[in-house]
Amino acid sequence: MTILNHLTEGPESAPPLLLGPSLGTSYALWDEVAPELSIGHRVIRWDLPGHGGSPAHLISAGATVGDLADLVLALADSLGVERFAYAGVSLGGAVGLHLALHHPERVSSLAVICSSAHFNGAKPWEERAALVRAEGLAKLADSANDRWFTGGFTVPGLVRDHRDADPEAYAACCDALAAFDLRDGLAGISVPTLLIAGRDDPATPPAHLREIADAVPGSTLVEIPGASHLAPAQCPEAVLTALRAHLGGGARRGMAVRREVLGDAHVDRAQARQTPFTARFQDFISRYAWGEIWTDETLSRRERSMITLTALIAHGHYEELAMHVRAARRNGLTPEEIGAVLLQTAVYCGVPAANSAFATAQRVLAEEDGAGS
Ligand SMILES: O=C(O)CCC(=O)CC(=O)O
Repeated sequence: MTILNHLTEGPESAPPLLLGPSLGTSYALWDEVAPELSIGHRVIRWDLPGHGGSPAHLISAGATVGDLADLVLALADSLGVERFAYAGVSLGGAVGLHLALHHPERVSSLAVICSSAHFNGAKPWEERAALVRAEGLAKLADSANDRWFTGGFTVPGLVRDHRDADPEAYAACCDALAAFDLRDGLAGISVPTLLIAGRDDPATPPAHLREIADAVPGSTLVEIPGASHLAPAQCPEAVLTALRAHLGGGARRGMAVRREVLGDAHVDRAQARQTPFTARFQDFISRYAWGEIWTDETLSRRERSMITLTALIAHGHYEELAMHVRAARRNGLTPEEIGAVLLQTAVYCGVPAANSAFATAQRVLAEEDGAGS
């Protein structure tokens, strides 16, 4: 089966993030945003059928947003991606809403940008589809700047993509917009959801995003001043800031990993000791050390423990070492393996450092042994 044209960026082991485009554009819509997001994600941005590099035959007249969602799932399957974060603009956002409602097991989080749960009924899209089927896209592309951007802003490449899209595929996407109305399903969306509205978006004004925010439990709404319909192209920094905060979920995810590695008792004690003076530092640790580094699956937790033990010994942090000997046991290192790591530090960190480390580790392992017996 032919799949959607796409571009993959970022480490293969990072959490996958799929980015969907709007009608008439291509994955170049994400040019100013995707490279930044790919620092912490395996970003996969895709083209609509007949747009950018995707074959037009993937869609036909009378298509639905569900059909496009199936193509996105087929793309994810082809890349071995089971579960992914999703962000989409306009029609791409509608695809995200459909996925979150009908395939929640595949979607870890959703960001809906300059989009809607309905696109003002069927009529305008039926008319546009008929126009494009009759006359092609050149005339419509001439007005793209007014529909997509504010104040003389443009992205020539996106306007070119609009002009070059396949008219039949573009019209079929209009058919999908005409038939789309997910308002009744919004309350059933349970994945963490972010809505981003362009304050000056004539196609899907902020009221459309507000309607989704009011209905999707626990969702967040961000409104971007100065943005029209293609906010990621016109206001990439604002979109990035909102997406980073949404996707990071760093503190929450970090706290979960911190508990798995250090144990509930330790984390509860640290939390109880937290004061307004230390709160920002604790948050930093949870988000950065645990939410970004320890969650990165490039290295296993066993490997991360070995590295951490070595670094702590090298710097003489013996209190932290005790904590990380316990963590190393929780991450699956045997006492013999911990001993082998410490022995190696005698070579690279010095015998006195390893001497102190052996004393600390011996005490901790004996305590653990006592607690276990
Ligand atoms: O190009 C436009 O006029 C906006 C079309 C729209 O609202 C659907 C989309 O951008 O995907």
